[in-house]
Amino acid sequence: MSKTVVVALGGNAILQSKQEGTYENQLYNVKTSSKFLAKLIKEGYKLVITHGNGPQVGNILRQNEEAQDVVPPMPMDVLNGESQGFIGYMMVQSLLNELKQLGHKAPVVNLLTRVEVSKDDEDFKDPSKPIGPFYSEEEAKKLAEERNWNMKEDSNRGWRRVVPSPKPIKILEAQAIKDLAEAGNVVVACGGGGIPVVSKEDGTYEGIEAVIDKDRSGCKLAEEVNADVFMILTDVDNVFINFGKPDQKSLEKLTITELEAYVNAGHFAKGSMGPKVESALNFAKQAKATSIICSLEKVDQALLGKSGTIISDQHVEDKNGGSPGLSA
Ligand SMILES: Nc1ncnc2c1ncn2[C@@H]1O[C@H](COP(=O)(O)OP(=O)(O)O)[C@@H](O)[C@H]1O
Ligand SMILES: NC(=O)OP(=O)(O)O
Repeated sequence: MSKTVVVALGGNAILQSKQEGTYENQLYNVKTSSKFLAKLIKEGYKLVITHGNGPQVGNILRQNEEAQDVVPPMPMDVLNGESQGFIGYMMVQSLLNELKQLGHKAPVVNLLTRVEVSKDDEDFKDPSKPIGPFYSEEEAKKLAEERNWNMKEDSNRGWRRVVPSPKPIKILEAQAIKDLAEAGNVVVACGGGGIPVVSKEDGTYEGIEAVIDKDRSGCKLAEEVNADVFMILTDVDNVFINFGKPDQKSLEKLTITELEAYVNAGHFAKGSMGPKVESALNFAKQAKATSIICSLEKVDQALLGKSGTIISDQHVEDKNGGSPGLSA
């Protein structure tokens, strides 16, 4: 039976901080990502893909704010939906084109996905999700004062606007995603962590202004589709301890217990590596399977156990036979 892999692709991989956020630049990056992912599909992996939207949803929010005198601005839940549409469109088209180049046929679909969160989530009081571009400290302080934005430093890369990022509780379109994947579709879902919605007393739902972390939703997605591997693809080859310090050290293969000890020692930043490590740990624990955090370029090497940070519980005989290396 072919292996199911859930892949979470970073929003920063689609819109890189050193580039201008033009359509052409983003499409080029999506095409590059698609080359790596299409190769996995051709090798026989069943892929369910989610993607980030931090840089993009920040830009859409800014567009709405700048144009508010001429076009009524939309709330952030709607903007998340917009980003799922535009990034999903680029991904579906690029993946299908890439598969065609490889002479391989597979249907690829993008599903607009809502994710339930709690209106009482702590992050509404102390927002942690960086969105939009990076600014210098000086610019950030000016923007905070002039526009009343909440600004925070992001992993020594500069300052960014932050918005609430409540934890995902439930993927409302989970059944449709499972059905589509089981029917042989490559599914793109939960983009940007999903459109945040809260349930009301009468059992209906309404949107709420926030941006969910896509690694946390990706973990839920991996559990829902019974994935064999949950892969978080970002722009670093490995997770590091003492990140950014002279004694930083990359983590390669480790157990849940070993990684938990590093979490408790405070090695991973909120808003960047923190949610990735938390999500990778949660999946490895819940599913007794393998989680991998690695760079997009090394995705195939990581599946062979030769790159990335690979988390599994060696003390439990998991469904991969305890081995992180997974052939299709
Ligand atoms: N402990 C760490 N190990 C590795 N990278 C880290 C660590 N802490 C923070 N980072 C930063 O996290 C970044 C990845 O997070 P982020 O940009 O949010 O990812 P993405 O957009 O790919 O989901 C890396 O580029 C790196 O700068
Ligand atoms: N929504 C989200 O987690 O986006 P990034 O991956 O771009 O941070």
